[in-house]
Amino acid sequence: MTLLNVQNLTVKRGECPVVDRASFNISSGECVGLIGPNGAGKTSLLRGAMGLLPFEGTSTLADLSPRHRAAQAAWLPQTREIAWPMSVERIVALGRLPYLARGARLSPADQSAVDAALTRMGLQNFRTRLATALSGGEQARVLIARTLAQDTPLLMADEPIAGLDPAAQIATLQVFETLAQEGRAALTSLHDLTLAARYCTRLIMMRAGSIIADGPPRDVLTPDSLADVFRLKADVIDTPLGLVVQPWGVIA
Ligand SMILES: Nc1ncnc2c1ncn2[C@@H]1O[C@H](COP(=O)(O)OP(=O)(O)OP(=O)(O)O)[C@@H](O)[C@H]1O
Repeated sequence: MTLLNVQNLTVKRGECPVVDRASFNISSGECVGLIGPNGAGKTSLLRGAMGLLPFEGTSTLADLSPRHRAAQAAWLPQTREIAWPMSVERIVALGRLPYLARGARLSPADQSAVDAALTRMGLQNFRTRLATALSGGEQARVLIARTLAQDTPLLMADEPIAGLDPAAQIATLQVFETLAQEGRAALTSLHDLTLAARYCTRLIMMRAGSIIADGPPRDVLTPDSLADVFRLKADVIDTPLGLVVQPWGVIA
């Protein structure tokens, strides 16, 4: 089932298009990695597709009312700081807001979505801690848990594993992989190309605002594309666990 259809999406910052006529679909069962160098347009594409930036073209999510959109897709922005001095559990429970009548308390179903999200992100022991008193990586995990508590068919995340330790990076992408296996979908920007290859079923590669490749990791991540797009001298090594991208230099 198609969960997101984007056609000819153009996002301008000032006069300049920073996303130029991007088209793609996201279907249930997919974990899609959005890759590209700094400034390629990944954030602009994700925010445009969510309807959070003005755009030309079409996006099925941006057409929805805010409440319907929040029930269809959860959004994790790149900025991770938590400013509100609330408990971790209450921050994660904010993910249930799209389903609550004004002033209503969490139902047992809401509470189990919160509990499941805390468990998925390994935050059970942080439940009562003040979110503002956590480390940067811990706060990032809390905000990922909030998007999981939203329990949507689609999760869109902007660099969700930035600032996480290696184990938390893998655990987070395993959660996304599991969501896809459960019949949901994830679209996430990533800079770690080996993790992208290992946990994504498909990669969309951007350069200078355009989608220049879209397909299985093995087809998208090649020494040529890494040189052309990322200016990287890199080996792409096939291992029993998947592709490993080993950069060894920068093309001047
Ligand atoms: N508020 C803004 N005003 C003007 N230009 C902007 C603004 N935000 C981003 N840009 C420009 O838009 C282009 C795309 O930025 P975007 O943040 O979408 O890239 P990105 O691929 O997500 O980069 P990164 O990997 O560094 O997060 C860049 O050239 C950037 O300089």
